[in-house]
Amino acid sequence: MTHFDLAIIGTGSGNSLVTPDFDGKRVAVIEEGLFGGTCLNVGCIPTKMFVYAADVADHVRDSARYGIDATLDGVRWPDIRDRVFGRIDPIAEGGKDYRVNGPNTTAHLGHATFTGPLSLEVDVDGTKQEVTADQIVVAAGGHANVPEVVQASGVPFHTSDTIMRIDELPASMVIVGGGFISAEFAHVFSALGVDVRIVTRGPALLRAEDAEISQRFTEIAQKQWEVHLSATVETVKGDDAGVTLSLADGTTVEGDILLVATGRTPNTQHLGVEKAGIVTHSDGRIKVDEFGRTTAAGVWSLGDISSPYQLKHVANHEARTVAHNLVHPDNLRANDHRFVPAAVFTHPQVASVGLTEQQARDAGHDVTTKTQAFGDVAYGWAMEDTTGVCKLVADRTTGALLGAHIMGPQASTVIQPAIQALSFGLGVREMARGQYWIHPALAEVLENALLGLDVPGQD
Ligand SMILES: Cc1cc2nc3c(=O)[nH]c(=O)nc-3n(C[C@H](O)[C@H](O)[C@H](O)COP(=O)(O)OP(=O)(O)OC[C@H]3O[C@@H](n4cnc5c(N)ncnc54)[C@H](O)[C@@H]3O)c2cc1C
Ligand SMILES: NC(=O)c1ccc[n+]([C@@H]2O[C@H](COP(=O)([O-])OP(=O)(O)OC[C@H]3O[C@@H](n4cnc5c(N)ncnc54)[C@H](O)[C@@H]3O)[C@@H](O)[C@H]2O)c1
Repeated sequence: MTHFDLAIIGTGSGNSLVTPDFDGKRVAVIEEGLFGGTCLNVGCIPTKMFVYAADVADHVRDSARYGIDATLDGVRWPDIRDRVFGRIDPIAEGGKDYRVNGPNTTAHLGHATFTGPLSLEVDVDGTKQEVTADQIVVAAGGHANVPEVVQASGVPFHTSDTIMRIDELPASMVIVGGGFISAEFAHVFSALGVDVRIVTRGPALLRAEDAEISQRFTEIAQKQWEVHLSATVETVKGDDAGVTLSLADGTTVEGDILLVATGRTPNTQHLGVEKAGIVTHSDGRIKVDEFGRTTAAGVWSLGDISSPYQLKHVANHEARTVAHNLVHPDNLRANDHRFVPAAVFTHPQVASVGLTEQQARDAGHDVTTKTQAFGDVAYGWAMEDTTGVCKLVADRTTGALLGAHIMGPQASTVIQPAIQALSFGLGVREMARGQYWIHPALAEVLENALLGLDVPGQD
């Protein structure tokens, strides 16, 4: 039995909890998989490196619109893949080495299970290591859901964990799911020349977005990819040479490989949470209060395993909160989940923050909206953009900005002033008139949308 001041399960955002406050103290870092967690190894970072390559391929294809004649001569998948992992894998290895050999941490490279309050057993290649600690942080993330119909079929399939490391590009790919991961990989693989077929059970793609954005995105997606909406997969057949999905409406969808992107589930299933007195929500997430405390004394949780948001910037925020609270028990900080933004790095990009129009109506606001086209502003003309829009939702009576929903080039960056305005309580008028907007930058689409809102003081 080894006792620690702090034990951390999971090295994603959990890895950042080893702050200078723990210098000279004993910290156990427990990791069963890739060191550095999802974002670094199989999530945000590699996907966006692939997205960048995909964007470059699209730019080459589109260049004639600007009077530049260029042809896409080829796509070297192994080089694209190896650029990504040649960069990432050494970072993960270095991070592991630092925890194994660095100061004041002991790395336990295996699966942790609670055996009781503040006590764990870590299975390292069949050897059981007992770990107890004054405080434990559960930052064990989540994993990809795989629908029963796929699992039971025995047909080979990929998830986001494996698809980025395939040996060669297939001619075609079936993606089950219509959310973030589906939209991002559909863009990546189609831009690199793969024929993409999406099968999703919802009536539109990106359904968590404002309905107008989801609808507009779905229409664009249907021009880029084969999209099967409101689909129920009844059977999955195939082997390494190809897959065939039969849908309830009689349609069959074929492809060389299958990618499953149907949501992610918190990793509480094999964690023994009940033995530690840790209560979970019905969806498997660990229950935490605003300070990150679980229902078990001395046990904290953060990130995908407990958060209502499966996003890296939220996991990082919660890690900063917990890092502070671990060493300041009399001065606890609360997580701030008021205005959590998100972006989908697909084609075109989609970004959002705050209330959708429907949520604002449901909350009883006197709702006014403005949808401004990227093509209405000078930089949008420069780009020859025809589909980008910036939709703002505001309260007509108070002039408060309630939400921003952007689809178009660099939406993930263009939205940032709206995130700032919501976070710091800037109203529409203050935001539009109280600062300069650089001309003729793309952000003018946000400025013009603000100016177009029907709120007090716009004249
Ligand atoms: C394909 C993909 C793309 C994404 N892109 C973005 C993006 O662009 N932007 C964004 O904000 N978010 C993105 N996300 C979400 C983001 O990656 C996650 O929200 C974030 O990484 C969660 O961090 P975490 O620290 O909570 O968990 P993780 O990073 O998942 O870390 C948990 C760690 O715990 C380990 N573990 C689990 N159980 C145990 C156990 N019992 N014992 C020992 N170790 C255990 C796991 O091996 C893992 O390494 C993406 C996710 C995916 C899958
Ligand atoms: N850019 C980013 O920030 C980013 C990128 C990737 C992932 N993520 C995070 O990871 C999470 C998981 O991503 P995701 O795309 O797997 O989940 P998601 O919740 O975004 O989408 C899941 C999709 O699968 C569909 N679906 C579910 N079960 C199905 C079934 N049996 N048959 C057909 N369709 C089915 C749903 O209707 C939905 O369209 C996201 O919610 C997000 O929080 C973030």
